[in-house]
This record gives sequence, structure tokens and C-alpha cells, in this order.
Amino acid sequence: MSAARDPIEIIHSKSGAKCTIYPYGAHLTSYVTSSGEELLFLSRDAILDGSRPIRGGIPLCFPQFGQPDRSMPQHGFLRNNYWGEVRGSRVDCDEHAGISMELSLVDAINARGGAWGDDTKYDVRCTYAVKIYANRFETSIVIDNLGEEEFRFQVLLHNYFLVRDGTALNGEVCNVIGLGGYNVHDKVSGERRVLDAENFAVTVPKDRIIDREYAPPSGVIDLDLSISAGPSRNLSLKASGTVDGIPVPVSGVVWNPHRDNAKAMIDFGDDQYLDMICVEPGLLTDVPPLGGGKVASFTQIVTCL
Ligand SMILES: O=P(O)(O)OC[C@H]1O[C@H](O)[C@H](O)[C@@H](O)[C@@H]1O
Repeated sequence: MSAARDPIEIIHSKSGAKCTIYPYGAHLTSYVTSSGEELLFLSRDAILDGSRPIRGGIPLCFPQFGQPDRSMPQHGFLRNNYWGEVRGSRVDCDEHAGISMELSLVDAINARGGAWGDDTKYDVRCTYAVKIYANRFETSIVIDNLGEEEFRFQVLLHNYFLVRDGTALNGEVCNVIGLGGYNVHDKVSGERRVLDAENFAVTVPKDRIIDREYAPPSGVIDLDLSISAGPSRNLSLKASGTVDGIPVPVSGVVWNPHRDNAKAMIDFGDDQYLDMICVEPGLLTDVPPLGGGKVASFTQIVTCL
């Protein structure tokens, strides 16, 4: 494995916070706060040799989330390709440390398909910036349409949060608050409904998978969630995005595979569904097409409170 393929550790010298990023997928697999708290879940069976996307951390999804277009691979091609480090992007100053990675379509050799296949008329460059602070991290993806054709897209940051003490099924200590009034699409049952404004704590059911998309009610643009990830582990997640400078509503996805689906995944420990919850901000609905020469951006800030 060449050095450009090895994981990169970024340390914020002033606070001691640190993170690990794999060039394969520009995949953040670990963020540890200055007080030693790991916030991200990484499967003990994750495959880290670049032969498949890494199970855990923060997979990047673009130009689609899931597989609404069956002619393209699930979650797109960002998580299946080696990204390059942006020269001169490493920083370690008083406030934060960080790095930027980039991937141009011409270098994306895996997981292309459909309108993004070999004969595509599109061109794109994605730049992903990771910044770490004493008790928070920020990840930001910028999508540059380098071509002349506009394209439609979705983008999502597929956060796997580590849940303390194996308590993912205990709704008292593992829950997501801030999705009241959102339009829920249950991807397992197919059901669609509006979440009661007062029914605001989303929890993992005791007996089955949760796989739901939450689209914001009209007038709500940015996502602002409180996540309880086990006893005494409270996180804030804020996300916002723009297309050609215009703010776009941010959706949230909550996923936990539960027992049966955990067993079915070759890169996920059978009992590890107890240790994680995916809470994933994304631009999924009502995303305007990105015109030629235009830029979209999407940012999240995760703070350990
Ligand atoms: O197994 P992957 O392709 O990484 O997808 C893992 C999961 O990602 C998202 O959370 C989707 O909502 C799920 O339907 C999917 O199972």
C-alpha cells in the first residue's frame, strides 16, 4: 500500500483532539475529543484495504443516497475511490486542526454507473474539508460542476455515531431530538407520514431495524438535532447546504440495522448494532440541479456537549 493510501492522523496540538481519515473514500473513521471521547463508531469487521466502502465512521454519499436510480451504485462513487490530499491544506493552529481531500471524476474509477458512467457528459470535482476542535468536528463537502451540463444530485454525510455501553436500543439514553414536524418516509414499511411536533424523540425500536428519512416541513432549511448516544454522551448536530449560493432544505436519516441485518453484513459484528446509531444529514429532496460552472456545498458541525 502506498503512503498516499495510508490513513492520515490529524492532531490538534493545543487541545489533544485527534481524528483519522482514510484516503479511500476520504473516510473519517475516528474523532476523539480533547478529553478522550471517541464519537464515531467503526465496525470491528470493517474492511480497510480499499476493496469495499468502510463500515463505520462517515461514508460520503453522492450523487445519490441509497439507490433511487438503480442504474447507479448505492450511495454513489465517493466512498469507493481514493481521494488525494489537497496540497498545503493541513493546519494545526490554536483554534483547530484540519485537512482537505479532493476527488475529480476522472480519478473515480470505481462504482460509477448510469448518467455517471464512462460515457458521462458530466464532470465534477469534490473537495472535502475536515476540521477538528477540542470538542467538535466540522466536515464540509464542496461540489464543483466543472462541465457545461447541469446535473441532479443528492449528497449525504452518513455518520455512524458510537453509542456508549451498548445502549442503542434504550430510548432513554439513545435518541434523536429535533425532527418534530418532519415528513417521515419509513424505507422498510414504505409508510409516509408527518411526525407530530410533540413526538420529538426518535428512538431505535427494540425489535426491528430503523431506516427512515425525515424531510423538513416547508420553511425549515437547516438541520439542528440533539443526539443522545448513550449515558452522558450528548451531541449536537447542525447541517446546512447551498446550491449556487441558495440555501437548500436539509433532511435527516436515522438508521440502525438491528440484529438480523447486522448478521447479514459481512463487515459488521453480529452484536454491534447495540453500539451505534447512524444520524445522517443530507440534501435529499427539493435539491435544485447544479448548473455548469456552479458550486454546491454541504457542511455539518458535530459538537460533544
Ligand atoms: O450498506 P450500505 O450501502 O453502506 O448502506 C447502509 C445503509 O445506509 C443508509 O442508512 C440507508 O438508509 C440504509 O438503507 C442502508 O442500509
